[in-house]
Amino acid sequence: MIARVIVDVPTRATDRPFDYSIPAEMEGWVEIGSRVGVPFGGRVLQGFVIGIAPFADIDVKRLKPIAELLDHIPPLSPDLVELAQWISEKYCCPWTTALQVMIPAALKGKADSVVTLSEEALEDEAGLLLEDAEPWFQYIRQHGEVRLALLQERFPGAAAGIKAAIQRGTLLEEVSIRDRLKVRKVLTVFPPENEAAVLAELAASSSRAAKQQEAARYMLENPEPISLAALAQALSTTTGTIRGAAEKGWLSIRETEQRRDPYAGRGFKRTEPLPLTEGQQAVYDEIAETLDNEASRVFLLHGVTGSGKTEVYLQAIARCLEDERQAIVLVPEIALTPQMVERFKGRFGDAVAVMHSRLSNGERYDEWRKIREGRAEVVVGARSAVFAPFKRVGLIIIDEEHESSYKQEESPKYHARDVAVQRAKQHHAIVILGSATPSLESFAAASASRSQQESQAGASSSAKRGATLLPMPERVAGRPLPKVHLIDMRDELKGGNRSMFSRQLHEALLLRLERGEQSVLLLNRRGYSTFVMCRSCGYTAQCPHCDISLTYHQKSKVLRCHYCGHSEQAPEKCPSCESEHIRFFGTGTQRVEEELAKLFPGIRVIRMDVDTTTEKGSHEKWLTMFGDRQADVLLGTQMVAKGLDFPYVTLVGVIAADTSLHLPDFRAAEKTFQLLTQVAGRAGRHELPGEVIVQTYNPEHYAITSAQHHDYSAFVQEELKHRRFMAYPPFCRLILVTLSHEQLALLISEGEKLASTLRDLARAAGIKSSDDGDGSRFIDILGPVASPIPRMKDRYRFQCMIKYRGNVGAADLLKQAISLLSGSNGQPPVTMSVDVDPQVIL
Ligand SMILES: Nc1ncnc2c1ncn2[C@@H]1O[C@H](COP(=O)(O)OP(=O)(O)OP(=O)(O)O)[C@@H](O)[C@H]1O
Ligand SMILES: [Zn+2]
Ligand SMILES: [Zn+2]
Repeated sequence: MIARVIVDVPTRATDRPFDYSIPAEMEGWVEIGSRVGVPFGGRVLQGFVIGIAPFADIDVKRLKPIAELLDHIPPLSPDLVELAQWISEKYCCPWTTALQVMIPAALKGKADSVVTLSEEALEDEAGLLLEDAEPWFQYIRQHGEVRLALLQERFPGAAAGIKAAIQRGTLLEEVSIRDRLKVRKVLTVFPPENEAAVLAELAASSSRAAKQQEAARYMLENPEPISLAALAQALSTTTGTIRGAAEKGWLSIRETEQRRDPYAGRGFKRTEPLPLTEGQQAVYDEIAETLDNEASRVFLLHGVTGSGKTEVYLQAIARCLEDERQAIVLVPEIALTPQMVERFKGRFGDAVAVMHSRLSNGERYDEWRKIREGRAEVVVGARSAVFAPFKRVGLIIIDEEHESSYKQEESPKYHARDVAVQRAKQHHAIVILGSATPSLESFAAASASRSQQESQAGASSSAKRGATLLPMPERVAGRPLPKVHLIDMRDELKGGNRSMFSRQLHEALLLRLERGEQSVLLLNRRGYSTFVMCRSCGYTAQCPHCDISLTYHQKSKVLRCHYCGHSEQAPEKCPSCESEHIRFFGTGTQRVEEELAKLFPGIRVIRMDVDTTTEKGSHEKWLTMFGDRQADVLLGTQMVAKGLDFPYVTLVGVIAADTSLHLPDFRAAEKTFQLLTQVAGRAGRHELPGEVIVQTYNPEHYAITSAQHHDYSAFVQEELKHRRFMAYPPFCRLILVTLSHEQLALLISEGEKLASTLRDLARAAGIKSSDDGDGSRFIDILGPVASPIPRMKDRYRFQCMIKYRGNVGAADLLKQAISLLSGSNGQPPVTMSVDVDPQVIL
């Protein structure tokens, strides 16, 4: 047998499987998903086995054997290997990069596994187990704990049997990873094996060694194993004393693996399913029915803020678990607060694994193993949890599906939403995309599938491709959405108020202080200081060709468009009203905090922004403090806008709604609408009614007025018009190619070559080069133009944008073009980085 191996060299030239022979002693151990060390170009490199085949593609004599097996139980399953291939094709990244992102960082070195008998096997004295006839099993019985590497050596041909025993749970696998990270071992005290003998001995022994006797008695009375350190502390003695007792045989001390549980010792109050509201019930029923049918389907759960989406998730998960299938819950990194975790741990207890970036490598590794070994059935995590190594996925939930943090910004630049849909297909699982403000892409997909359903009744196969819309338009218990007031800051300026607080917001804050209620203040800091705006009339500089804001370059005093490269001199006076109050815009949270202290002496403010939340656990600390009403105001950037559910928050203030509106990004209006709607949704979620004050220079902009009226569909209608007119997603798709090099001249000429090669290839394939607005397929190559960040780490950067619609094979064309530009080493002369469906264009 031979193994097809993807070696861990992330270049285009090596991005294909290489064949290796499987040495006899590894036969049966090497599987799809195994990590191996293989000779490659004179070195031994790490790689993943992605296929096993009877024959090699190359001459058998040239075939080299696998040098090393890095873990005995493969870290990846065949379905994940397949998913990695899909990612590498869809996102134009090397296969190895996609494979590597699926395993925890801790698992990079060689793993050493030890197996022991499970409790059940230990108790089986009659020898009734399936495995009892096996010599290797007897060997483990004799030795208690055996390294898998040793079993492999001693019992050739036993691989399948041993793996099956691990699967069944007769054997327990414990892994330690050499070099990188040690599984934490602790010395644990156990009661003596022969209790009666020890009791007799203790009774006969003199009063000498009283402390040792006390330890022995303690273990006889409390036979639960306890760590050596903890026992010493409990008995106020030294570990030496207890070791002494062990030497006498009065108790025993063994090394055991300690699993890191970041939430250990924190009692999560158990919650019971709530009786669902009518709206929740309708949605739940449809989900439950599809779950029972084991059909793969995508639902878009469009529920307003406070409509009780989480309860629907929880009950859908419960249904999924009943069927012995597992559930993955993705939440934005920023929302992975204890509040969120608590809701899931509260309902499902220890069956919940948690994965987010603030865990240490060791903690993350332990959570991953908890999933792989079937000790967890639900994972709540940030985007990479979509790769959780569950065996039977039944349900994948993506909460706040519109969040851009589901897109990974470094390679592999995957979008967790699209990966989730693909993974669900593999498992016949369902996907629930939940949001109060769905992304236009998801909403358009759901509407398209609905109109398809309506127009061709019975054509279920085409309907399945889109998403099914599940609306929840009302808050639970008939609570109203908060009233939103818009304050025109131009009027404030005219009225002589130069402060960052309007008179209305000032008064509203004062009222909350008097009443002892709480306020959330949002400073929209995206796009801080990058665009030019007139403070008198609200004018902003736009690109004449692209319908997006121009970016201000302070050094050169030039305004530039990042899509088409258009540039112009920054104006001194407002071109619209001639005012001189034209300037680039932005305020920092620190300044707001100072201002608050000045205006409201004694006010207690918690500031949450990148500066105050870098420390581990700081997020949590601030939110707990706020929840305990130790502060009057929670002031922050985007991170205060999401997912929070505090009963005493009755006021939400938005200091400047516009900063994100004029970013040079076609999603600027969408992002602004989402942010305002989300933050407004923090107010009045419980008994006390809420109020929202939004300060803006653009009170008539549809993103702001729609948010004011909680009117998602008004926003979508208007926004879709713009997107259609400018041919932006969801009416087309984008691929962004960023080229970089130290030499500017080379970069420009390669950029032009790339663009012209792409155009030639498209023409040869007979694809139209421009959109004629009829919805037919086209591919348009924009650029090259300088990137928004034109130089980074002494490298110049240029970019090409590929706009396309329909099945044009854009990723393939791009791959072809890049390989045509590549030299004999398989690489193009300048670095090319590809971002498919880019979220951040800045
Ligand atoms: N069936 C129910 N009966 C009573 N209370 C409920 C019910 N369902 C949810 N709630 C409560 O309603 C509040 C809002 O629910 P939840 O936080 O799930 O809303 P959401 O839709 O996720 O909102 P957001 O999008 O703003 O996060 C919570 O306090 C929740 O406990
Ligand atoms: Zn003006
Ligand atoms: Zn432009």
